Amino acid sequence: MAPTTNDDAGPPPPKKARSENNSPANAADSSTTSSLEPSFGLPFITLTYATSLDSQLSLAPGTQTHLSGPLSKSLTHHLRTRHSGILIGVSTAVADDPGLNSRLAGTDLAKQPTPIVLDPTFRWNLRRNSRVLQTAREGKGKAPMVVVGSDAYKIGDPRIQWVVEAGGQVVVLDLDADDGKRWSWEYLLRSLKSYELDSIMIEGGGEVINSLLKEENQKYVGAMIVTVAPTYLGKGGVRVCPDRREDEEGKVVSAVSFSDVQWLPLGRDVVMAAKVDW
Ligand SMILES: NC(=O)c1ccc[n+]([C@@H]2O[C@H](COP(=O)([O-])OP(=O)(O)OC[C@H]3O[C@@H](n4cnc5c(N)ncnc54)[C@H](OP(=O)(O)O)[C@@H]3O)[C@@H](O)[C@H]2O)c1
Ligand SMILES: Nc1nc(=O)c(N)c(NC[C@H](O)[C@H](O)[C@H](O)COP(=O)(O)O)[nH]1
Repeated sequence: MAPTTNDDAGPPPPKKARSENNSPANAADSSTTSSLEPSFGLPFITLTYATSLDSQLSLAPGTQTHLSGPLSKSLTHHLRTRHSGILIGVSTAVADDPGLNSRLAGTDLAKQPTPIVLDPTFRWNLRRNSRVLQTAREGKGKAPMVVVGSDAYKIGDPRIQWVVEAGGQVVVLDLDADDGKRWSWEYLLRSLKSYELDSIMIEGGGEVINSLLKEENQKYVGAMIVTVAPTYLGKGGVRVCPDRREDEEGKVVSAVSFSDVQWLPLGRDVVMAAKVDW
């Protein structure tokens, strides 16, 4: 049976046993009202995505693949109400035209996350009726924050007007002096914290996830929540596969290790919640 599509996020996911404040279970546990605590003055980061058994996010770059079943999707939409921001890379925005809101029934606008799109060259083919703008205009979600490099911000660009009209903003951040193409996660997260985004759910895509799973960036990830769908997408998809890691003696070791690991079967899928042991 092919992966399902279902736009309504359905009923809230089942409640879980209470656990300590910033544990992964807390990220998914609706009974706690406390927000996910920023640390080191940076937003609390939940890295979350849906994967196939061959660790792929979609069948092909530039295309959207619905992997999550209804129950795990409702967990994702619940998680969206638990974070002040939701972040994706521009390739996901282009491929998926996402709404980036929680479509759990009865979700107040105050509980909606602010969509954040990393778009250093402002190449997002944003249109006035892109879903994220439409959703904001209908009051069903917050308007996006598009993060661009200083060279990409052109006065008179109609996309800036559409974002601002919908209540969003285009934020200019200087790109890393060295490669002029990427922001470091330290700089990005510190900048986003200055916009009072205390907890951010990072949903992907592949480049964003693989860069956060680099040895030097794992410290920024507070919790990981991964939905595993019972399917192999086959070669050629967008893969999550972090860089190889060696210990001090040069011996190859696991690229990413976890603690506080919990598995939750949800319909045909299983969801892993865990802390990264960096
Ligand atoms: N299954 C899931 O849960 C899931 C979740 C999300 C996405 N997806 C799928 O994943 C695919 C997209 O993944 P992808 O790897 O192609 O792209 P991506 O990670 O969504 O976006 C990558 C782009 O974002 C910008 N970017 C990322 N990190 C940056 C940084 N630190 N500083 C500056 N810019 C940064 C760069 O834009 P420039 O190229 O302009 O420099 C980069 O090329 C789509 O098929 C989507 O459907 C699946
Ligand atoms: N949990 C999850 N299961 C999936 O099967 C899938 N393809 C995504 N993908 C995440 C990505 O960030 C998408 O862009 C948004 O899921 C689309 O966002 P909307 O639902 O339109 O709000 N996420």
